[in-house]
Amino acid sequence: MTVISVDLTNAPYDIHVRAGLMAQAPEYLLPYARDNRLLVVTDENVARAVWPALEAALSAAGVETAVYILPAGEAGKSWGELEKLTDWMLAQHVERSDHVIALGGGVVGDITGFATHIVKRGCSFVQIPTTLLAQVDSSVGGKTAINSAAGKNLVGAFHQPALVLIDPELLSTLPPRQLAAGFAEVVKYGLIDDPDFFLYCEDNLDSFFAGDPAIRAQAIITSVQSKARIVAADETERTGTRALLNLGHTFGHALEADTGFSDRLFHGEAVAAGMALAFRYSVRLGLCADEDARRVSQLLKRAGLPTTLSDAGVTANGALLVDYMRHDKKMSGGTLPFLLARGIGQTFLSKDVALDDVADFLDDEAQS
Ligand SMILES: NC(=O)c1ccc[n+]([C@@H]2O[C@H](COP(=O)([O-])OP(=O)(O)OC[C@H]3O[C@@H](n4cnc5c(N)ncnc54)[C@H](O)[C@@H]3O)[C@@H](O)[C@H]2O)c1
Ligand SMILES: O=C(O)C(=O)C[C@@H](O)[C@H](O)[C@H](O)COP(=O)(O)O
Ligand SMILES: [Zn+2]
Repeated sequence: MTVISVDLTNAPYDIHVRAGLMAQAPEYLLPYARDNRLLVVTDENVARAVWPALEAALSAAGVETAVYILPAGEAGKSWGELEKLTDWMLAQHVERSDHVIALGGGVVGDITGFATHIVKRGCSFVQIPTTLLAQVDSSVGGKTAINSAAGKNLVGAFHQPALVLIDPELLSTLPPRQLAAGFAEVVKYGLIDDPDFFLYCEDNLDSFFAGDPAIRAQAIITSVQSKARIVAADETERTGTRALLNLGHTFGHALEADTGFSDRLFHGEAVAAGMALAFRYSVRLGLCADEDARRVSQLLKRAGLPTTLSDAGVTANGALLVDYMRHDKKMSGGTLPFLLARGIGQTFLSKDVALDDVADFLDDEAQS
């Protein structure tokens, strides 16, 4: 068992990682059951693939459950779904001291976290992430949100979970395209500040996708350690440290908007293309060696991920993509701080990027 702590002053919490951990889930969850009863939020695929075994284990341990099932996919992170979920929680007479279990990918975690933040002015939640993306990224750090008509994650709150339980074996039922999408956020940690981990990803990509348990566990643990360290340094993204986790996301969120927040382009796929674009843009600005940008694209391509606008199925011109970016939460005083790189493992936040220049770059990308 690996236990990683998120060292926050107000509400520190632990992340437990172990293959097969779900067998022990009742032990971990029992303390959160009020009158031996738990509220669980999941989605329709996880309800089929993961929930039956957990429900049986909880029931054997004498824990009764009430389950709310969201539609699968990004559409689950909407105002309409938030209203239905909060109504359900209220109908279940959730109390402020209760802990709702978020069992699923980033969509389930993000909306459940936000719902628990606002219902009765705040109750708690436990994350049991079931996708690679959620295990290495979204279940940790307390960014919770829904999408709005104007864009990605625009209505939300920082609300930390009380506990995170990660069982890499849950990934056995995850569709391969979703596994690859999650791998983009794994690679991100190498690109931010850990060149050795990037090398690890290059060297072990084939074993990772073949399902090697040791390689998968190591990749998840290293990712979670990075995320926990960065979140603890800047919980609410005030100093610029946490913004590093947004590498590839300013481009990525614009690509997601252009593809309608749909199955046409998953979040992790948009982040992959976004990171490749951020590296090529850094090369264009003379900040980064071309060889590094090539290595980034090569690794992402090996994982089956998109690295260009055309791979991502994006047809919008640069001006429209930049318009989407104007909704970015990093926008400050009319300018958009941008995540750029001086090389692999050398990401930094630049305040010198002109959005008109980004639009020209994207138009050139569309031609190449
Ligand atoms: N809060 C954060 O810090 C943070 C970080 C990264 C991403 N996100 C958000 O997370 C979301 C993406 O998360 P995601 O990639 O997990 O997508 P997701 O939650 O949509 O899950 C992907 C798909 O896999 C299915 N699934 C989940 N677990 C499964 C399993 N074990 N077996 C079979 N199918 C399974 C789901 O039903 C869904 O169809 C985006 O909305 C993104 O904005 C948030
Ligand atoms: O935890 C963070 O901080 C991140 O930026 C992680 C990202 O992978 C994640 O997609 C996040 O939800 C994006 O945040 P946003 O503030 O750009 O909506
Ligand atoms: Zn992300």
